[in-house]
Amino acid sequence: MIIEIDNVELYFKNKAILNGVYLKAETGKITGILGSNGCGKSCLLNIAFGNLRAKYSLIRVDNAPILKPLYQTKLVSYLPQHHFIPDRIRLKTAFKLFNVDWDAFINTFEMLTPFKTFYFNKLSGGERRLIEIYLILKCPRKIVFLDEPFSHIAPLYIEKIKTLIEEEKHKKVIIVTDHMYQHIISISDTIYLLKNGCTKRIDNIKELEDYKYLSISTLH
Ligand SMILES: Nc1ncnc2c1ncn2[C@@H]1O[C@H](COP(=O)(O)OP(=O)(O)OP(=O)(O)O)[C@@H](O)[C@H]1O
Repeated sequence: MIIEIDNVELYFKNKAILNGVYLKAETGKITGILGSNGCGKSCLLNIAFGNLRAKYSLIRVDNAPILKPLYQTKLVSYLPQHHFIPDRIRLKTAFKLFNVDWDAFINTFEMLTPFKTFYFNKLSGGERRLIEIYLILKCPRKIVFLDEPFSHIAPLYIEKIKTLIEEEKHKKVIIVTDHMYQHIISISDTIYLLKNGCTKRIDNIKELEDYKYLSISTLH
């Protein structure tokens, strides 16, 4: 499967946020988006998901234009930056709703075993985030958008999440953005830098310094 996000123009009042975006992502490859604070990464994912309307935008899946919000097609799952599972849902219920296997989860994250019947508001922020990431990644959708999956997560768990993303990419289109650029660089097959409202495909990571996303000599 291939998804293309094309020709996006987004304004808030008269301020242009996005004005020249093209991004292509496909099954088997992880697509990373990098960019500084406020450059429009979350807006772009929201536009692609279908819950933010841009002045113009064109979403194609396997060359066919998607004329309704992508979330209505049941093709996509989306991890927003904020917690999205309500406080008063038990973990086991959430796994059922997302059609995700609890036992497989526990195999990877054994330490969360006791929480099966807990409500979400009994978890720490990081535990809650971890479960949200897992559900979005593992639920049976062909396209996955991940907005900052590594923030607030402990290093060992980040490594586990990276492994899961790399496993899932063989059957899913995965688009991921995060400020932890080393992790994005290490897992991505394709990287786009979002700057001045436009996407630039990065073929050599040194360009991240040339475009002043990173300061000179950050990458050795
Ligand atoms: N509803 C809104 N009304 C007005 N401006 C908005 C709105 N939502 C976002 N913006 C502005 O659009 C710009 C892009 O926001 P966005 O959240 O997409 O940035 P981002 O690249 O995800 O940033 P960060 O990495 O800091 O999360 C920001 O300048 C933000 O202030």
